[in-house]
Amino acid sequence: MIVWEADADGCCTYLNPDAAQAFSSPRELHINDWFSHIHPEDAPAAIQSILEARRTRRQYRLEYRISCRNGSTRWISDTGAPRLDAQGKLLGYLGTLLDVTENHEVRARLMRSEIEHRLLTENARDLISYSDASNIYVYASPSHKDTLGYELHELVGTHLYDYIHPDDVAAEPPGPRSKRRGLVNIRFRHKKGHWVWLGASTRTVRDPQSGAKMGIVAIARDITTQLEAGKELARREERFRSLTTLSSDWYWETDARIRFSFFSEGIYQRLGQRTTELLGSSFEEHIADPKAAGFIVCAESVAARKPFHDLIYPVWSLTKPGDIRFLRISGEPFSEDGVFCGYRGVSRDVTHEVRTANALEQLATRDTLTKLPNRELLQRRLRQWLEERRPDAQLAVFFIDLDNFKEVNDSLGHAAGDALLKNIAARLRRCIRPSDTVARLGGDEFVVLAECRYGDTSAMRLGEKLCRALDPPAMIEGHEVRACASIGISMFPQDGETSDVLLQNADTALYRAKAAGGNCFRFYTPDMSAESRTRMMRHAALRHALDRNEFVVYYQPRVDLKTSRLTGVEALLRWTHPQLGEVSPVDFIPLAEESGLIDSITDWVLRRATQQVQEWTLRHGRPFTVSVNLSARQLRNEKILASVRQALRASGLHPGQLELELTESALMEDADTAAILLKELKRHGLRLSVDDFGTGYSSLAYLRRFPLDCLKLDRSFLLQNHSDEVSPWKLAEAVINLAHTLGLSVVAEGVESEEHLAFLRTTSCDEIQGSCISAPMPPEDMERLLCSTHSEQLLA
Ligand SMILES: Nc1nc2c(ncn2[C@@H]2O[C@@H]3COP(=O)(O)O[C@H]4[C@@H](O)[C@H](n5cnc6c(=O)[nH]c(N)nc65)O[C@@H]4COP(=O)(O)O[C@H]3[C@H]2O)c(=O)[nH]1
Repeated sequence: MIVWEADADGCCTYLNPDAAQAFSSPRELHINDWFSHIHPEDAPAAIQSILEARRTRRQYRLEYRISCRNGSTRWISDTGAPRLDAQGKLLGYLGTLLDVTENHEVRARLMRSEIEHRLLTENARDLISYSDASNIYVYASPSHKDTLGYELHELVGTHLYDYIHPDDVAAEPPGPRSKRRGLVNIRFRHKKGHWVWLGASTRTVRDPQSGAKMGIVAIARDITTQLEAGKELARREERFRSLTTLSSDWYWETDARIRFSFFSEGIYQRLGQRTTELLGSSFEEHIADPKAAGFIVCAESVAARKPFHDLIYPVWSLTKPGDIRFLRISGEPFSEDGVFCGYRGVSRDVTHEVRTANALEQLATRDTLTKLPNRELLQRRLRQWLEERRPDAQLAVFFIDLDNFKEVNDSLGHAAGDALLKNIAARLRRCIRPSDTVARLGGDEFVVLAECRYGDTSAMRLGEKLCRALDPPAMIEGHEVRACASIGISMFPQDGETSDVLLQNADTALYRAKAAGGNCFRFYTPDMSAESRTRMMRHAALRHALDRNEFVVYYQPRVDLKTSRLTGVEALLRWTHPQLGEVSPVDFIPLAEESGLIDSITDWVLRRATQQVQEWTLRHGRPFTVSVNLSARQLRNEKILASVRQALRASGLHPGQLELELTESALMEDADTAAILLKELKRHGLRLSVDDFGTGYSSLAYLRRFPLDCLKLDRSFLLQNHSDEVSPWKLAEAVINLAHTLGLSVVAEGVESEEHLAFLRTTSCDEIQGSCISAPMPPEDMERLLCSTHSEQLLA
């Protein structure tokens, strides 16, 4: 501290020794020199105050800054008191200068701190309060208004406990000597009356000397939403727990490496697998079929960090080794703060549902006998192939039909037929690749779909392979059965681009293969379509012809060449369809044979013809024969025996009046079976004739093994030009003679002209039939002929 004295003019007259360092000599100092040291910012006010005090002879006490020689600034407390003489005249001033720089800085810091605290408490969202030792509010931050509705003045002076829920008062933490910060959740009454949950942190302020409680500082925060959220979370967890306990699903989570990190309890109940055994494992470790669509989609979704839903996932059972269980799984990725954490989802054991669905699917899409895909599945696969095909892919559709399945079925019975079909299915399966399809459409129809890398060439190879595979006979119930097949082939893309067209065209080609004699394959060609359309329409129409009475039996007389008398009639079927008109038997009989309708048609012709001829016999008293044509396939089973017996019984016609005409080729096709059947028919007293003789390659001698009565010489003998080098007429004559030596009577067919007649008269031919007598005629015309006297002498 510097003590100074100055005279009335302001010149320094005394300085204490401490001031010696600051000022060289007091006498040199004048008050104006001192003024020059005052900081420019403080100088005007300080100088004015000092001069004013001197003028009015008053004391003064000022604080201001001075600039030191070393450039620093110091705060000075300057006090001055006037010295007056007895008359009150100013003698001078006595004063002190004190360096108060440090005090000043402390004060400034304090002020700053106070401002900061005020700013903090007044702007904080937290509730800051101070209550005294008796819990009376002394201070409450403005945030109390927003959160609790109270103004500061409403709280100050009131008791803290007036606002706290009675049940929570006990929670108010600090004990008498506690210095700890207490954290409590309490309910505080809002000004409007409702309770607000506060999370409060309190601190008891104590007298540093006595330790007596001085008050409580509290910082609190509205935690109502937080508590509600916490409760909601607990409720949700409880709900989730009951859900996973009660439902058939279980919940799972994986870590970021897609390894299971959590399972809800349900998995143990549903799968009998301890979750601990599964923790840390990955999806792949459990998959039972890596080709399963569910697994592939799951793996792709996980790789792309995408969700997946309701995938059927086959897994190995941990409890039953080798057993496969099916799970339905859904999952989605989850992340925290934008960082992928793993997948979570639900699963359910759907083994039972999947197995039931598979069984139903099997039933709906598989042929029960051969277990091959049925028509439905075949079409689905074909459509799928067409949708998913590569741009340059080629496909062959093989339509396969067994050539003699019906005979096997008819002669050996259904069980044998079924065994044969199974045998065929197995052979076809062996011919194809796993990616190809072999299906059974029903009956003896099979279809093979095969991708053909080299188009027709590959298809031809497979066609040959299929024929070769089906050719060897199968042993069915001790019988050697040969079930060769006809195959029609259509190719994608050239023969059609839809499944229906490809199948239809393969079917069309199949008929060509059949027409070519079977046991072969044919590729579809566009010209087949028109032909097949007509055939298909006729097929359908033929099926209804019997029910709709569209058939009529015509009769063509046979006449004894020597006596000119009627010896018999040939029954010839006529079909008139309302739209198609008259259809020739040459066209519809092969259709009837193919479709198997021939048996019922022949049955009808036999009944109608025997009844008609019996009627005529009884009415006109002149018995004559009626000959009915049989198809080749009718010689391969015994159905015809029953039909014949039935017709004779129903009509009452004498068996000797019924003749069955069999073509030469039919007899040769399966000669052994035919011989047995013909012997049986002969045993019933029927007449048997061989029709169209001369068109086949059989020798007369060969025919001796059949019990035949009559030989019908094919009309081509007469219709060909007899001026040729080897005249057919000459041949006919030789045949007639030979037939006679074998004990067969001879009927010449197609006798059209007088010339034919004249020639035949030169031979020993027995009977004639042809337009020179009469074309085949309806029963009414035949009736008229029988009634006329002319019938006695049919040849001029
Ligand atoms: N050019 C010429 N032809 C003559 C003459 N006289 C008769 N015809 C015809 O020659 C065919 C004789 O019958 P098919 O050889 O048994 O040949 C028959 C027979 O194989 C078959 N057919 C007819 N009806 C039946 C039937 O009910 N069952 C079976 N399985 N086949 C039948 O259809 C074939 C054709 O029968 P249709 O058209 O009625 O033809 C008949 C008949 O109309 C003639 O002087 N000149």
